[in-house]
Amino acid sequence: MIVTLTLNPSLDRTIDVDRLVKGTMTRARSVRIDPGGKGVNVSRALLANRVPTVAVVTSGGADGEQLVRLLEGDGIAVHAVPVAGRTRSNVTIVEPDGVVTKLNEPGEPLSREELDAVADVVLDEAEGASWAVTCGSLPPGVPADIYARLCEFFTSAGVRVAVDASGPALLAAVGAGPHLVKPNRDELAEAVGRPVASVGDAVEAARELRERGAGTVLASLGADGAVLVDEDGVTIGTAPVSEPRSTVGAGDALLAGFLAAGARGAPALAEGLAWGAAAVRLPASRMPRPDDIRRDIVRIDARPDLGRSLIA
Ligand SMILES: Nc1ncnc2c1ncn2[C@@H]1O[C@H](COP(=O)(O)OP(=O)(O)OP(=O)(O)O)[C@@H](O)[C@H]1O
Ligand SMILES: O=P(O)(O)OC[C@@]1(O)O[C@H](CO)[C@@H](O)[C@@H]1O
Repeated sequence: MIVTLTLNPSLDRTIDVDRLVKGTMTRARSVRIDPGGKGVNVSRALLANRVPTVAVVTSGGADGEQLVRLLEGDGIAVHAVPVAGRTRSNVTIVEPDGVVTKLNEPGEPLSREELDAVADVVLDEAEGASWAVTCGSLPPGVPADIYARLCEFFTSAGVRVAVDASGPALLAAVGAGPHLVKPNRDELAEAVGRPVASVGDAVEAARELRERGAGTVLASLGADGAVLVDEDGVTIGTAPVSEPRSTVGAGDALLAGFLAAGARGAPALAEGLAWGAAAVRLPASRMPRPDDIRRDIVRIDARPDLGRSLIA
């Protein structure tokens, strides 16, 4: 069982337009609404591949109710903690050439009591779980060390912890010794305070996060694939997609596939890459099902070129 926590979930609205011109009125061609937030997507991907999971989310207002209805409609076991603030809506605008513009709301503050209630629920749900996955941005006012504190609780309960966060929340979590962190290229660069312009830069930055406390670093590099640095060493792979449709949620699919495959070494990296590439071939933040996943496109580089520049 893999438990996910999304403190700042969203209703993801994906709007297709012919062309987006800043400062003008644009008529949408179609709108699609998905339950969203990084932990929510990890649970959606796991369930789509028959891996048992529970999604713990906050839920506020009509949009929070809709989020829970959508998740339950998909058959996801969801434990929603009611909160006073409205659940946010994040908007993705997609143009026919595949260019994606994303606008994420900050979310509404959580009170101290609400945060304590969420912590109680997720610690309870995680009892006996193989992984607790804490993901995404924090609502305003939530202390940046929340993932670090949860990590200490989960670890002392014998539950492995994966963190997908950015900025101060990622830095604090790394110091708490999580089993796994999944930064993307920008998050990795921010965490180490220097640019990540090549595969070698990504490897060095991932090593640094391990030195600071993370057990395994799975660094996602968009179209350049991913770098895994764990106790066994460095593994690098790619899974090219010739016509990407939507990259939204690809990092969540990568993480879900990696965990589903045992979270260790080249086999898990290859599975994560296959799930990430499958997500990129699907519209909006649709998570891949078994039929969408092609393992034959994955390449694990036996002799990686560390000098390879990353796509700008
Ligand atoms: N254009 C692409 N072509 C092929 N694979 C891609 C592409 N973009 C993303 N991927 C796959 O998805 C994984 C995650 O992508 P990325 O590094 O952009 O994650 P992310 O920023 O965390 O994404 P998100 O926050 O939207 O879930 C990559 O490691 C790769 O496997
Ligand atoms: O604002 P955050 O929490 O950083 O990211 C939220 C989000 O962009 O992440 C998911 C894709 O990874 C989407 O479902 C959701 O809208």
